[in-house]
Amino acid sequence: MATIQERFFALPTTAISDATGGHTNIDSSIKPLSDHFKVAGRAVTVRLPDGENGAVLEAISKAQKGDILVIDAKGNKNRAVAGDFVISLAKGLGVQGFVVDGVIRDIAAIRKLDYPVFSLGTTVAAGHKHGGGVVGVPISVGGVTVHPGDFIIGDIDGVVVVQQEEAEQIAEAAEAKLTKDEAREKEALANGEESIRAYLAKVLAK
Ligand SMILES: O=C([O-])CC(=O)C(=O)O
Ligand SMILES: [Mg+2]
Repeated sequence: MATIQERFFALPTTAISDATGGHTNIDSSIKPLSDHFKVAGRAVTVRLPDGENGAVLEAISKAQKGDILVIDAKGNKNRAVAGDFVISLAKGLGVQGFVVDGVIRDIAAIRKLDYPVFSLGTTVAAGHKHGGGVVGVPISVGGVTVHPGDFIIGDIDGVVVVQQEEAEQIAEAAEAKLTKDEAREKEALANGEESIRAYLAKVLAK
């Protein structure tokens, strides 16, 4: 029997968005650093003061293997929340990925690490380390509220959030939608132009 995390990992974010109604999709300005990245896991949340990144280390130390660090950097694009060193620490402890409402740096090295990061982009400057920041509180990332323990699913299409209380129901609805979409595709594309026309005629007759 697959765990809920394995079920979310097997689903495209688009099917999950269809199941949630799209209300908890993180803003599309937060994009994967590489096209092939796929993550599904529980959120460890971090809220940073503007331009700071010290609390990211605390979050890494508190995360369980497979967790995803979700970082509210208030959309700051001038100071990186992490570079390749911080990412290496997270990777070494089994943290699955980062979702950042802010930017990162040391991109060439992070690409070599092949570590899934979703962010607003990149910059050259490191974050300040004056202190402050909170780990494990509800945060806002890309216009969506994320609670600690919520499921985060990300791929090339974007990042979606599923509240943990709704996880089972959303996984089931997304699986059903995927099955339905696959059947639709099979029917429409079974036999070239003939099946495409038959499919369109059926839909347009409704
Ligand atoms: O030190 C920092 O704040 C960011 C950085 O460059 C790294 O993690 O490699
Ligand atoms: Mg660095």
